[in-house]
Parts: sequence; C-alpha cells; structure tokens
Amino acid sequence: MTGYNSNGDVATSNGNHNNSNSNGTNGNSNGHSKPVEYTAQELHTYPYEVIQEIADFIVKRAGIRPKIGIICGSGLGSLADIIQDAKVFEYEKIPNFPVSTVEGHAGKLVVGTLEGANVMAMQGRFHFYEGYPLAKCSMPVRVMKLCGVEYLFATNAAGGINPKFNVGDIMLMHDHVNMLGFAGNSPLQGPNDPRFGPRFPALVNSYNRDLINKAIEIGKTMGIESNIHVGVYSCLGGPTYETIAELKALRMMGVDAVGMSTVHEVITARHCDMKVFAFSLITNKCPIEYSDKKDEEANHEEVMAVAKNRQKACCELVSRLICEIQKGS
Ligand SMILES: O=P(O)(O)O[C@H]1O[C@H](CO)[C@@H](O)[C@H]1O
Ligand code: HPA
Repeated sequence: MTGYNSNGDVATSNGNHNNSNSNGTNGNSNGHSKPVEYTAQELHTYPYEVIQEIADFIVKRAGIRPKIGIICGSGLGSLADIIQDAKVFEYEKIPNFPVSTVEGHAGKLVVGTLEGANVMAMQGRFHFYEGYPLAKCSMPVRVMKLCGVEYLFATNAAGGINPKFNVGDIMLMHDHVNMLGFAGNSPLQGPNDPRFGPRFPALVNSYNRDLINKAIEIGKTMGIESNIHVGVYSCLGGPTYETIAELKALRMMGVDAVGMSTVHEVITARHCDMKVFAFSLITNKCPIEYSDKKDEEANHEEVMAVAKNRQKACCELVSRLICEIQKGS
C-alpha cells in the first residue's frame, strides 16, 4: 500500500521513497524515513489528513484549484472528455484512492477548464456493491472539497419509475429517498470530523433550486424541454436490478427514478456545504406490472448504450450550466 512518511512525502509499499518519479509520486530518495501505513480501518473512514494529502497531490500536479466537481455516471464519461487543458490522473496512481471496477467507469480523474471554470471530473465513481463502504464511495467528494470545489455536479444512469418518463429523458434531481439510509447505512457513519461539517446535517433543500431552474431554462433553449423532468431519485444497494414488488413500493414512496449511486455523494457534499446539482439520465423504463416480456429486464449494456446516445445532450446541459455559474461569479 502507498503511504506517507512524517514529512508528508509519498512512499511506496516497499519503503523506497520516490522523488518525482514515473508514477507521479513525490518524496525522498534516501530510503531512511519509514512510510506511514494506514490501517484498513483508517482507510474505511478516511481521516481528514488522508483526504488532505490526496487533495494536495492533485492540486500540486494539476496546478489549479477546481471550483466545480463533476461525477460522471455510467456511460457518461464523455462529460470529462470536453474538459480543456486536461491533466488526467489514473485512480491507481493517486495515493490511497480506490480503483473503479465497473464497466463504463474508466477510473480517471480529469482536471482542467470548462467554459472558463476550473473543474475536476471523476470518470468513474465508486458504488456500494463493489464492496466499498459508503464513506469510501463518497470520499472523493471530500477530496474535491479540499481541492477547493464549491459545486458538485453528480450525474447517473437510472431506471425510470415514473410512467411519464421515457428512455433518454433527463430527470433533474430535486430530492432523494435514501434506501441505504433506511437500512442504517450512511457515508457519515462513525466519528464526525467537524472540519468537514456538523454531526447532524439537515438535508432539506439539498438540491440547489437556482441551478435546477437554470437547467430547466437551458433545456428549453436546447429544445428538449419535453425530455426534461424534475423528480425524486432513490439509491438501492445493487448490484441486482429491482423486483417488480420493490419498484411498486418505490413508486408508492414517490420515487421517480432508481439507481445505485449518487445519494451518498450528495449527503457527503451537503455535509461539507457544497452546492449540489444532480441529474439522472433515464436509460430504461422500469416495469411496475408483472409480465413475461424479456425486453423489460434492465441490463448494463443497454444502460451504457443509451448513455452513449445521449452524451451530447448531457454534455451541452452541463457546459451551459457551468457557463451560467461563471456569468454569476
Ligand atoms: O449510477 P451510475 O454510476 O450512473 O450507474 C448505474 O448503472 C449501473 C447499473 O446499470 C449501476 O451502477 C447504476 O447505479
Ligand atoms: N435500476 C437500478 N439502477 C439502474 C437502473 C435501474 O433500472 N438503470 C440504470 N441504473
């Protein structure tokens, strides 16, 4: 495991310290100072110091402090491809960063500019079903915060439960139902570090109303107003897609779209007082009646194919919203 010595230098697991070496890490070459090994428990909850070290690693090499953080959903990695003057960090080369294991999540952090704003984008997020605890899944949001990010743009691919939604539509999230939270699981579980935020954060108005309204207006000028909705997202643990009974229950609870991500990222972002904008690309319609139709079964290939098809519209929405933020700053 990569660790740090008492000078804050990066060291590799064999104890040899690298000095601006090929894997992008930095440190002494004398080999005398002992690397700090973080325990599995420490990396379970990611202490402030580890997050700070990761943020410093990125900012130092990117040479800029990003203001907007983007998390690309399944098949939506192209949101990061439109970033200019990009510096790309493979997750494997960032000390103490988890690795992406899901198809459609490249595992790269891209830092650069978009519409004149400094941005950082995750091409690949971490999901609970990959075996990561929620604190680890959303740890990059805290890294973003300590890099200087003020706005989180979280995107996802999701199944449409609201019968009015069609495949390819975009649902601007204005609220969520935290099913993992119902089951007693939270990214904020464990000791609270007040340097990030309060022990008991409120989550009403988590989704920035002003940004939602701006996105609706942008949708109109793009001529896609009939494909844009505002609704409630729910995150389940996955990796199974939902049963009909579960989908019926979610619909009764007022859920419009379902996925396996985003909610823990939003919770983490709101805890450290970031402004949040999030949307779901509806990649499949969820059945809420029993039938034998095979084509009603969700599958990840279809999810990614739809996302690829709609990436242009998603990129335009994100770019133009960032442009609006820039106008106001
Ligand atoms: O939420 P994102 O990462 O977009 O991915 C969605 O797509 C995958 C299922 O096809 C799940 O990981 C679900 O959460
Ligand atoms: N359910 C859960 N997650 C998803 C879906 C779905 O139908 N589509 C894309 N991600």
